[in-house]
Amino acid sequence: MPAVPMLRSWYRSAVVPRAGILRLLPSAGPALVLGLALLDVVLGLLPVAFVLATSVVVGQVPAAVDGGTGSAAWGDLVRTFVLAAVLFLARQVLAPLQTALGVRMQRRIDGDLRDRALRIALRSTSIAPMEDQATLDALAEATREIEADFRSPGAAAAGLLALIARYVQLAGFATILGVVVSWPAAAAVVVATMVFRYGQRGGLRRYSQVWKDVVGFRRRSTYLREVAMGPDAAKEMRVFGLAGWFTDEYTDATERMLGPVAARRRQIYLVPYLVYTAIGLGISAAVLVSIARSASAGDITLTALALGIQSVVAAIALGEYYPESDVQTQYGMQAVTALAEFDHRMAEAEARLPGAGTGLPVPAGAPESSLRFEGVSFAYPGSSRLVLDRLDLELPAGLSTAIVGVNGAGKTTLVKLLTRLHEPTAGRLTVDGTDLADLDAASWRRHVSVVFQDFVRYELSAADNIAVGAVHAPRQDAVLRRVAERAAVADVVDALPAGFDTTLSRAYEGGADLSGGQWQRIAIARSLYALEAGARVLVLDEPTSALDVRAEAEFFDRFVELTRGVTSVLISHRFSSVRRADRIVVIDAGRVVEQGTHDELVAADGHYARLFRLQAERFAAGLDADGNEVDS
Ligand SMILES: Nc1ncnc2c1ncn2[C@@H]1O[C@H](COP(=O)(O)OP(=O)(O)OP(=O)(O)O)[C@@H](O)[C@H]1O
Repeated sequence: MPAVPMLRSWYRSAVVPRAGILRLLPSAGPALVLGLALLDVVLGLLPVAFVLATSVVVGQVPAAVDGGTGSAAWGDLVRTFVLAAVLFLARQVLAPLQTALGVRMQRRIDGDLRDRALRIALRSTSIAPMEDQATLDALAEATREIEADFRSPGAAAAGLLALIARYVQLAGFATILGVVVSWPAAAAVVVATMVFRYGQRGGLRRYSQVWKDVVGFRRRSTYLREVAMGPDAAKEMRVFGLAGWFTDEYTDATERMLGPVAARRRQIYLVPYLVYTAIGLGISAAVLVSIARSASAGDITLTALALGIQSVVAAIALGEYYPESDVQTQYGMQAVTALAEFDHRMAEAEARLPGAGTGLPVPAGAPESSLRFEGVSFAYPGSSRLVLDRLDLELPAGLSTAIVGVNGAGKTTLVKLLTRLHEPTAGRLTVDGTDLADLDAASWRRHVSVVFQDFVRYELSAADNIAVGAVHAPRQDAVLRRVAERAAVADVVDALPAGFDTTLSRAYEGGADLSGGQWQRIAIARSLYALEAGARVLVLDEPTSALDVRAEAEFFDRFVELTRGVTSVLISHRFSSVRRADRIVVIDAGRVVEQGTHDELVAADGHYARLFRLQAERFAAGLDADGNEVDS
């Protein structure tokens, strides 16, 4: 590689990330940083002082032997020996302190970074950035290392400071060599040490890249292991007899990951290691030979000889791998770079969102007249296929509108736009005539209460699972009970070991799990709780898919009654379930194809009437809308 690009690449991969680590230091607090840096200076000086003291001991031995015990020379020897012992002990005592302060620094810095990663992840009003694989990869890489106790950015910061101790030592030994042997010899030893170091760190840097190249197999291997051993797939693993198949796939993915890593490891470490070792050993041997020559010619004292030999050996040893710093800094730097990349991608994705940055407050009573989709088109990020195609739709205020359509028609996508998790590619949504993009996203979301198809089953108490519908409102137990009763789940909750305080997960002591249908009722109670706290729009996206057709129809009937006066949207692909809604809208291939009341649509004898009849016939034949058998 030519010199300039090589320098640029080295600057990007070695200097910029180190600067990133250094910028983390202030979050550890100035006292800790200063204290640890000073301690590292002392820890660097102690081995140098020890070598000095032991060399003086060697030089004092002949005179002490001549003088015998009790002589002044003997006294000098003992004093220097004691000093050397004290220096040795001081290092033994201070090294654990360095580790302890490093751990404290790591905790503070990593805590700060965890908060930062969370803030960045939750910053966007849209979920679009979180659906981009490269953004998710950057987040995964950053958080993996931040959570890794041993090679996190915090550990890297402590590791970078620990280099002070190493380089103070190197400077000390070089100075000794310069004074007692010669400055060219000192320079040669420093060069040999740095060549060793370059080989070490360069190898580690390249090796850490190898893991990036096999990230696909690593992800698959981790996924297969977690699915095979986790509780979510435990039933299917056994019923479908998947254990053998999963084991084979896991072994295959793991081998495809580790195979190239092992091969590249040999390539990266072996040849350069031999070359750098040969250079280092050649230089240090030359310096040692020159010291030995000077000694045999009588040009240097015994102390100087001992100093020279010890300094060369100790300095060259500093070219090796540093366990307190090297791996930590390498992976910590990667995490910091990945976090910066994640931040950058999120910022870019946000900048692409139309309407981001404006934030009119939502009027308390909105919508007074209607919510409208006006010529809305939408394609998911990274795709050019229009899921919604110039869709016009009016949701009248205070009425229930059912949206029906076959699988994949675009119903859930409508909800994502209504809740501003995505922004339209073209067209706009309006609330009483105001562009939704001009309204503050957070306050709009407090206005809308949604039960998603894939609502979250929080491993929290039953009460918390309902109250997450409106965490901004003060908790009212009476309201919790009321909404649970309306959602027909109060009896189920009362029968749990600790009633509303029971954790809804078997993973906790005293916890309990619910059936799919019971969970859906909890989610519906959650949305009713949000209505009680002031939400004006209610969206239920297939809230009853775990119920049978009859129970679903009953639910919708009751729900339409319970939410009279609320602007509500009920989504289903079961045409027979939503007949009581004030209005029914049929969408197909991203467009509204029919709308009206149930009676109007049946009379029109179009799409709705056809599918309604088809599903009714299936139901009569003992099949549900999806063709599954139902209890009659
Ligand atoms: N995150 C996504 N990225 C890319 N395409 C998506 C994404 N989510 C949905 N789609 C696509 O958009 C289309 C509409 O999906 P949507 O979930 O809105 O349908 P739906 O009417 O709610 O279907 P269902 O009744 O099965 O829930 C589908 O073709 C789907 O593959």
